[in-house]
Amino acid sequence: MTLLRVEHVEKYYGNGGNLCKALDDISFTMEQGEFMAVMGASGSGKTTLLNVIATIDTPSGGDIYVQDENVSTKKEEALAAFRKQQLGFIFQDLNLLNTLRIDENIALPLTLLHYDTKQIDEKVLKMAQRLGIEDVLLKYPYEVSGGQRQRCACARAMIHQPSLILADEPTGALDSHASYLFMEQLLQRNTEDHASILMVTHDAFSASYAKRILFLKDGKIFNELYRGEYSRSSFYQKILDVMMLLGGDVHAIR
Ligand SMILES: Nc1ncnc2c1ncn2[C@@H]1O[C@H](COP(=O)(O)OP(=O)(O)OP(=O)(O)O)[C@@H](O)[C@H]1O
Repeated sequence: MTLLRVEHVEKYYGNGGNLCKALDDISFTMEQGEFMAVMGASGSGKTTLLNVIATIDTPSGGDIYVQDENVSTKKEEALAAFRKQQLGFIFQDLNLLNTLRIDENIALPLTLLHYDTKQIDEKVLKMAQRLGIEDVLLKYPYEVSGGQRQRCACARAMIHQPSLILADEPTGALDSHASYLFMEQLLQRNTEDHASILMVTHDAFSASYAKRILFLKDGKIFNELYRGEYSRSSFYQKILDVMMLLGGDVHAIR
């Protein structure tokens, strides 16, 4: 079943001689349960694409459908409800609230959706156990490791079982071991819970966990790579090959 349809999406910044086409006629679809990555050099439009899908930013043209609903035409109130119910977010800087404990941070989407306290406690504990952070639930974000914070952000993005999880450079601030652990967790959520994930990354290692990769160049889709029957390490090599073709950013590969 198709979860996401992006149709001829454009995003311009500025005007006249200063016009920047951040997204230039982007179209693709994503199936329910897919794990997709978006790659491309700095400035190629990755975050802009994620932001227009997240309805944080509005496209200059084109349409975006999530489960056959056109989110590009929704009014602000409907958009807020859509974001709350249907989307989960993981950002590089995580956006954890330092004034809330880890359990309260994870519970936020459920609190916003008015779940009762007992349900929230049960769901938070279950999710924390699956991600191996049950021992730090009563600590504050600044009292736990970077990897534990990342897993907290992952738990918060998934706790309300959103239709689509959007991740922007989720391993950007992690060392290679923590990145590995985090990507294994994300993959498990995809394979075991059938979470649909769209992840922006510079990192070929993280991208090799996806089943399909869109490469952007100057706001357009430059290439698309499917993992198919490849092992993760062969897929990783393929990704490096496309990155070489794209030019730039190769230094960013671990
Ligand atoms: N608010 C804005 N105002 C003007 N131009 C913008 C704005 N946001 C992004 N851009 C421009 O749009 C283009 C795409 O930016 P975007 O942040 O989507 O790239 P990116 O691929 O995510 O880059 P990076 O990997 O460096 O985060 C860039 O040329 C950028 O300078």
